[in-house]
Amino acid sequence: EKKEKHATKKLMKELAICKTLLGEMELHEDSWPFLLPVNTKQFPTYRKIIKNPMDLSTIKKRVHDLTYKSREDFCVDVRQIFDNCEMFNEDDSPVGKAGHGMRKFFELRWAELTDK
Ligand SMILES: Cc1ncccc1N[C@@H](C)c1ccc2c(c1)OCCO2
Repeated sequence: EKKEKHATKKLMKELAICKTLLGEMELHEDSWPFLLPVNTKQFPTYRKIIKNPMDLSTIKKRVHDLTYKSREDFCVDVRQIFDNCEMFNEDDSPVGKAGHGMRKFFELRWAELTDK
């Protein structure tokens, strides 16, 4: 059991990091394209091009539902948002630029929050 308690405590600490980072990303001025799932009626080709849609509201639900078993699982979904963005949007488009800005912000904070 002792090992189990450690694992749970570690996960709780990691989820706190995820919640902090999620909150900061939601407040970031470049987050507007990523707050909700892309509306596939508005962008009919999206589902054809993007195999794993992801957005901040979906991640928020997964954090709260304890879907993530580590901060790495969280990081995979966050990076999926930005990879999808690069796939679908031109780099010099408003959404493309927002995606690059958000990825930069996330990766810097992620590194800062990683135990040195
Ligand atoms: C991240 C992303 N990738 C591809 C397409 C859309 C989006 N985001 C949506 C919210 C979005 C982004 C920009 C918009 C918009 C909706 O609707 C109106 C015009 O501008």
